[in-house]
Amino acid sequence: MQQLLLPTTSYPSPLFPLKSHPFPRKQQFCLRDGLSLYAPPKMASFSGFVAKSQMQTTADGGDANGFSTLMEYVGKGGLDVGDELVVLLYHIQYACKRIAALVASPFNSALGKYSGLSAGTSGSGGSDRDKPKPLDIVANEIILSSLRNSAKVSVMASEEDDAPIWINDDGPFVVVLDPLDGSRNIDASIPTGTIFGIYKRLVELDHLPTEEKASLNSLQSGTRLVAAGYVLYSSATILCASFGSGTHAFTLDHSTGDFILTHPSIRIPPRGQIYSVNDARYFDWPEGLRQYINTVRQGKGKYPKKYSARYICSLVADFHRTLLYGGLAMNPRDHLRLVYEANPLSFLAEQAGGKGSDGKSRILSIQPVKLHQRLPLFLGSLEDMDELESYEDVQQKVNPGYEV
Ligand SMILES: O=P(O)(O)OC[C@H]1O[C@](O)(COP(=O)(O)O)[C@@H](O)[C@@H]1O
Repeated sequence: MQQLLLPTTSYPSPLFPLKSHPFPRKQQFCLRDGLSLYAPPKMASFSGFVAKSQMQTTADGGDANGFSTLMEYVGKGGLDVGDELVVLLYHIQYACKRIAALVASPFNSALGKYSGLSAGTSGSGGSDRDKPKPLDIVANEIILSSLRNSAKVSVMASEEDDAPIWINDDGPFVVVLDPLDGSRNIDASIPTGTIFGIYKRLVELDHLPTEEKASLNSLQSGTRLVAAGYVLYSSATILCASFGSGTHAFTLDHSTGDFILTHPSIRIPPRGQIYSVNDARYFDWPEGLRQYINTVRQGKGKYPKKYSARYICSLVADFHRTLLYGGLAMNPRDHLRLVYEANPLSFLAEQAGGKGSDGKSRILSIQPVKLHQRLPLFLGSLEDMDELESYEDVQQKVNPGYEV
């Protein structure tokens, strides 16, 4: 039987030698085709509850307490997303647990100083503000090494790299990602996140030169996403994902290292009472957006409630709240990236009954033409999004490149 070992990569910085696995070593479990991974140890994860691996499985993959781990949920007893995707997810969630430990590390403020890592050039060729920080670079390396170890990825396109990286000719998947969104917030311990999208490799492009096929595979339309997700690094570490049948969130149980299903089949309420936007930009907004915000904050919109403002300025955190509470999360200027941010989050929004738009068109239907393409992004509750779009003029054209 072929056996997959746990990823063995270590942080590129000598500050973070990975002497031992940060989470308990896992027991082995088998996938349908004889591949194997390491399954969670059969132990109570917290008082009063046990993960599904300890439980009698019911026909629908549930258990008496309703708890299951991410790996169980996507495996053949649950959603059954396919063995190859299960293996890839295993490696992605492992990388994200390492990033969760990294962002919480007492040493990360010294990372640039002692590791030789300095802020690099922006993959998107943008302003100083967009240049990757040492933590962005380390997070990118952690994910790249996990994707390599998975042997399931042909190409990785990251917001932090100028060009996509070809990994493995036979890898069935293409992964697009923003390894650490909101990293400017880390010094103040404000939540950050990883965003990822997974496509199938376009086998019809296999004959092309590497650079060309890497780029074309990464520029697939969002309608072709096989799966997408984010990991929120906050008071809890949450992995939220969709495989095309609903949006589901899993919370990291630090005692076992497992992501436990805590929010199955999330539905964004059709209306929320929260709008999330950087409204210091009010005077650069177009008339339609100003009118919309002025209307809902006074409770004069179609939903006769006075809306509240919430803006963390960390996309994953603002989106996660919107997914759970409803309302809108937006960035009306050309700032967020179609490939790495807008497409994966729109996929999750739609799978939860919400909407992702650039203010005029459905995000998932926009064909990317450039890897680092930026656009206005509006995400949220169906009825709130429809009302916002009815104001038509909501895309901010003035984009001076703000310093903070
Ligand atoms: O300055 P703005 O327009 O409020 O943008 C804030 C947004 O930019 C981000 O920080 C992403 O930008 P970066 O990819 O440059 O880090 C999001 O997390 C946040 O939602």
